[in-house]
Amino acid sequence: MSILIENISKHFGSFQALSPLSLDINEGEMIGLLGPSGSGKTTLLRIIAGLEGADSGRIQFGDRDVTNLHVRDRRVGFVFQNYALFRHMTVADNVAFGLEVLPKSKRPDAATIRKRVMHLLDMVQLGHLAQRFPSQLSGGQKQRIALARALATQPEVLLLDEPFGALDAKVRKELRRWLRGLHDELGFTSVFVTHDQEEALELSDRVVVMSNGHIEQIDQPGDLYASPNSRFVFDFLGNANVFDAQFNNEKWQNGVASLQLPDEAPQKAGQIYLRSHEFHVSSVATEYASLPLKVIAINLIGAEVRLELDPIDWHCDNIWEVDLPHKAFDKHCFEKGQTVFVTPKAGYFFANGQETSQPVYW
Ligand SMILES: Nc1ncnc2c1ncn2[C@@H]1O[C@H](COP(=O)(O)OP(=O)(O)OP(=O)(O)O)[C@@H](O)[C@H]1O
Repeated sequence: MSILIENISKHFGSFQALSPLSLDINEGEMIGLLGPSGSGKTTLLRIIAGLEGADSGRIQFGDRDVTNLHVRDRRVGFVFQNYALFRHMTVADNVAFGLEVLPKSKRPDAATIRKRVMHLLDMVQLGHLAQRFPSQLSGGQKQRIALARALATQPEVLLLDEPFGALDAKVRKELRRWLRGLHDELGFTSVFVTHDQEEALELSDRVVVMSNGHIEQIDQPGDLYASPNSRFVFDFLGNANVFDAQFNNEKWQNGVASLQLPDEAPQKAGQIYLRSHEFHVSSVATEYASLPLKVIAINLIGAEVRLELDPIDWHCDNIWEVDLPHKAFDKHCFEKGQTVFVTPKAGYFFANGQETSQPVYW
């Protein structure tokens, strides 16, 4: 089922939670709504669901205008972060709930309901827990039951609000993969809310990045990462180190730090956004870059080593973070307190006063 969102806006009192925004979701697509807290993700999801009314605009499911349709008539499935299972009901009864409360004319008979519930439980690989109560399940199991319950009425649209937010990292990852598999197998259209960029990039066909009640960018994960169209998106998607550059003597400079302009780079002042893994680090400056920094922390994070670096005699609002493979780190044996020089490999240049960027390579 495709979803068309046209000029939807929403105020809470005098506060504008959503500026008029539009979004066209294809049938069978999985869309991630990504943004910081308060950016309007949940409000948009609730408006799509019919749990919240919009001030203006129109929503269409396929060729059905659902703008003024009650939530129960929109035929959507929901999954919330906190499971929302009924504590006094068994797992099987929880999954059956949506079918049991259908009007008599639409309700399948008891045997069909039982069969469908068992099928759903098998699909979420929890058939053996049908007679348990929610309190006897782990967080991950509860969330799979919540998904089975949402799918019981065979919705064509599934809406998920931070579905894995309360789970630990490993279970989160497993459930993500499993949700994506289910989505592809059953072919419904999904919209999910997350503030976790890794989750959005891994799960979504397209990511909608939101800030302050409007859409910053809509793109496939790879394109979003490769071509962020604003400082906000760049920052939100990947630990940006920002070099605030004056253009002096054919170089980009800030205090004692300087960077050679790569070919075709604009000869202007601006900000260069650099991702944490796109650097060489050494104990001496190179012919392209002289960016002295002091190592203030060394953190092992899985496959990489993260250096936290403080600029020496040049200005930056934030500490820089540079990620190195263990091999590169071991070669140099950097130590806390040491001065190092970083040389960027690639970055994005935003000229002062401009919101569009240009990639630069050294
Ligand atoms: N019922 C409400 N009454 C008043 N203000 C509200 C209401 N619901 C949401 N808001 C405000 O609207 C803005 C957007 O909220 P929303 O929950 O959509 O953000 P979000 O991006 O989902 O944030 P989070 O990631 O923290 O859940 C916030 O500033 C919030 O305080």
